[in-house]
Amino acid sequence: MLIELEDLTKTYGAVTALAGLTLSLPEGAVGLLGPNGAGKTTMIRSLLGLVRVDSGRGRVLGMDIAHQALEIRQAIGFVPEDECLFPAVTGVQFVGYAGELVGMSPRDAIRRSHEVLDYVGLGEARYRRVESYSTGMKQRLKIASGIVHDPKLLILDEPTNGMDPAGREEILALCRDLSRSKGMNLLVCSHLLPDVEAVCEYIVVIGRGKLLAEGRLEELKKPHTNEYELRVRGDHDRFAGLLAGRGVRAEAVDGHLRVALPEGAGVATLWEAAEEASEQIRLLRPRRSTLEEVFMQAVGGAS
Ligand SMILES: Nc1ncnc2c1ncn2[C@@H]1O[C@H](COP(=O)(O)OP(=O)(O)OP(=O)(O)O)[C@@H](O)[C@H]1O
Repeated sequence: MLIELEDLTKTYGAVTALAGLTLSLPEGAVGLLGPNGAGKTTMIRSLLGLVRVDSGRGRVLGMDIAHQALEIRQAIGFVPEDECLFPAVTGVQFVGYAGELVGMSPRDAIRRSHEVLDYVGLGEARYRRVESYSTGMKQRLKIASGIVHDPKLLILDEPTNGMDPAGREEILALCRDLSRSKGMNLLVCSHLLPDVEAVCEYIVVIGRGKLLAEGRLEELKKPHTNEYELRVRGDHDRFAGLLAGRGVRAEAVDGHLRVALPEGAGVATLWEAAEEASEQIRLLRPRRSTLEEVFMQAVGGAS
């Protein structure tokens, strides 16, 4: 198991940030979701040994969060949301310092700094001062710092915040490569559900300091009875009109039609409508919940 938490509780005065959080996350790329104030940051900080929990137990990569905080920090990389860069150093120095902070010798840290800067695509900017980097470059620099010691687990807090679409796609591609090609475990905390979906195969949703839902993304996205996704060769609006005549609700969503058959009807209704309209069905599959629906259902169930 990547992370196991049992009845973890943390209060800040009158505020309960973690309220008996129990979960068990497998290795791989895990998305950590939850509304504002759910306790995500507190959970991450307790994994890193940066906050002392009031009660409960936790293990990260088999190590005890109460007694092995230092070992855990050496085995984990952390990419925080805030900028956390100090000026007047070059990229290669910055990543080198990060390596020394987790116990690497200065010589090894600099050697690895060059390697990881090449890997994240900052090879040419390595001797530039970090304050001159763009937002996307700063984000890649933070990732380079987080992986300088080749951690078994990389925790990323809102990794695409404030980025333009191209920069965001680059960061997501980097995360996917770390997970799929390098075999690094990831815990990705993000409010952007499409980003989580682009990287993670396992999801955990927390709210008010408690577990609300967890599971493999494909299993959480359940098929809806009698609802399908459909694409035709011709005009979707025209076909939706035809379906409406047969009592089938259809709405255009992301380049396809989302259809809901009336009680008792089968997919034959769709094929008949297509034949009548001399239309070709190019795609027909059961509709599954989106991650947004999974999230809203989990969060809604808590209130
Ligand atoms: N140092 C602190 N002192 C007092 N209250 C805190 C502190 N840190 C967090 N809290 C409170 O604990 C609760 C959980 O906060 P936390 O930051 O862990 O949630 P989060 O899920 O990360 O939220 P967000 O998505 O808004 O970052 C919130 O009510 C927050 O106000």
